[in-house]
Amino acid sequence: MPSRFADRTSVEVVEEGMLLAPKFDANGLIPVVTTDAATGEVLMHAYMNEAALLKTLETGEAHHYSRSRQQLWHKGATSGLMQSVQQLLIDDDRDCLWMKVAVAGTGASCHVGYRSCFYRQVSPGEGDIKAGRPIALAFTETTKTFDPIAVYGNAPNPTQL
Ligand SMILES: N=c1c2ncn([C@@H]3O[C@H](COP(=O)(O)OP(=O)(O)OP(=O)(O)O)[C@@H](O)[C@H]3O)c2ncn1[C@@H]1O[C@H](COP(=O)(O)O)[C@@H](O)[C@H]1O
Ligand SMILES: [Mg+2]
Ligand SMILES: [Zn+2]
Repeated sequence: MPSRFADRTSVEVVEEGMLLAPKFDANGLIPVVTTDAATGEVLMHAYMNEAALLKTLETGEAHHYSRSRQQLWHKGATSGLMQSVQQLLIDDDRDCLWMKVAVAGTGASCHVGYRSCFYRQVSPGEGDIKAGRPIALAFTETTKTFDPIAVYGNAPNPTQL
């Protein structure tokens, strides 16, 4: 099927052109960084394929392609935590999207229950790096905004090990 998007015919067209010409990777995916449109907080990182990008543009709600579930994923379809797209940006070489959203309900985005998927910071103890010791994490969000078992049930957590 021919792509819905413009061709990438020259560096100038890619960097300065006025038509959407995303660069999907070998698996047909483009990475998407999602931030809260109101606060600027980074909420999550996932991928879209062409169908997910078109569905997002069509509906104004965030859709991704889930690699673990291998299917189109309407964020919030199960949890009610839909993301309403306020602005969608593409980077210079057009291989990454930045989606600014308003999140429904509690305003959370993370299926673990936190507001942002980035709820831990890297916090090595003194001397740990040089000594080759394990590198610690520290929580930046102290409480969950919802109970994932209550929301998603006891289905296996899709986090890939
Ligand atoms: N809801 C989420 C969800 N929200 C945010 N994220 C983050 O989105 C990223 C993409 O998740 P995927 O499982 O699609 O990841 P992937 O592309 O398969 O790649 P891997 O991370 O598995 O390598 C991960 O970094 C997650 O931390 C989520 N990942 C998975 N879900 C699951 O999506 C389903 C539907 O949830 P709702 O959309 O909230 O209704 C439920 O089963 C949830 O557990
Ligand atoms: Mg992941
Ligand atoms: Zn998460």
